Amino acid sequence: MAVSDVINVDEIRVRIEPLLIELADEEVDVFISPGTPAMQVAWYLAQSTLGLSIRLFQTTAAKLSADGKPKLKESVVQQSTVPIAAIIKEKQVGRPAQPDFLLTDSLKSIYDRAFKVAQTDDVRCLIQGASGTGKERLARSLHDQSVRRNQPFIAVNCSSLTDSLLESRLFGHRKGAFTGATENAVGLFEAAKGGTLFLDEIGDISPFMQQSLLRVLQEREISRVGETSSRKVDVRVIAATHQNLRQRCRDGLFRWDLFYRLSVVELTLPTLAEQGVDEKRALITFLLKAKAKVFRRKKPLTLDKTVWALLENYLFPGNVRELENLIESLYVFCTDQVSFADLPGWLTSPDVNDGSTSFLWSHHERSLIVRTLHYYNGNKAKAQRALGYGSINTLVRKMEEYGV
Ligand SMILES: Nc1ncnc2c1ncn2[C@@H]1O[C@H](COP(=O)(O)OP(=O)(O)OP(=O)(O)O)[C@@H](O)[C@H]1O
Repeated sequence: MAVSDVINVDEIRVRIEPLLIELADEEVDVFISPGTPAMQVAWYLAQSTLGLSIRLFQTTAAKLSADGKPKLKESVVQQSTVPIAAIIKEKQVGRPAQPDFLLTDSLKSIYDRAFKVAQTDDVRCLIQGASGTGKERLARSLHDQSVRRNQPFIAVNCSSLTDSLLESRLFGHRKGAFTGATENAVGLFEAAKGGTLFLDEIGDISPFMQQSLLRVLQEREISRVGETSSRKVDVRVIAATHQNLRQRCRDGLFRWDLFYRLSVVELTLPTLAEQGVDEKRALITFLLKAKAKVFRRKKPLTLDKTVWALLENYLFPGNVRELENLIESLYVFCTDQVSFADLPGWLTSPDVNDGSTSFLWSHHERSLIVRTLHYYNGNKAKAQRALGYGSINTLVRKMEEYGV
């Protein structure tokens, strides 16, 4: 294990933790006396945050022991053993406040696991979950809690691009590599240097792209399209999918070797329906408050009993995004109290909740996009924020998809 700076606690920790995670199922004894104080602090921090079965041992100098011989003693980790500066940093850095986000009970354990993964730099993680369950959100939180937090976080939706576009988008290209390549272009792997690249909808990439990606993950280097030489890249890759990727591997549609490269840890987000009524209620209350701020209202909107009942029973196939969009649209059209008559037809008409909702959801999403763009006079950046999409690209992609 090599570190470039022996007093950099963060760096030492990033090196230590993958080793410990690999040994997670075993009891590990660590002898911490040698090394710098920073090295010792890093072990303490790793021990206290990873929650693994690690015992730390130190030696007592011969001159300090009664019989004049050096002694080995177990070092019990208490916060008081760790220098206060390190603890303060740990707290600030470890869990940044996410004021517009509600950690429901079902999400807590997933975010806790993501936090542990974030403390390592080498462990790749695959996020699974239906559309709108918060995959990008989780990936961003993982990035924000990692040592890469001050470097870029770049998200790309792999399903929205053809092979050749995705290839040049990810790896860049050389001028003249293909018709239209009028300049050299840096790809996202290079743009995300030192940071995180979030590959959404990874399950949709073609066998050709699977092969290219596998090579990049193995070699940690890319070649721009049209170049023969390769360049080293230092990027953490987080992949996500709404599909059952194991099943796709079994069906021969996705390479097992790439699957294993991407999914050292799997994090699966629950649908809104799986989160249960109490959590759904908490989320609705939370979003009503959060959006009151966005729409500069003094008080959050209140919902009639009938509206509550309907929202609690509706399945929300578009998950949190659909709920969030619905609440946004209520703010656009209501001033204080929301009654049944204020709800959109797709929600109140009796045949909506019959399971064949994906068409209806897309229909609804399209109309929300149109209305939101209209509300913000065509300003895409504002509409994107109001609609809750992670990036303008998502809005543009959906506009194309729905022919807006
Ligand atoms: N627990 C939560 N509290 C508040 N907002 C949430 C929560 N979970 C998700 N959201 C919001 O829901 C929206 C959708 O989340 P996100 O884009 O991360 O989902 P996704 O699974 O990546 O969606 P897609 O599969 O469609 O790309 C975002 O605006 C996000 O902030």
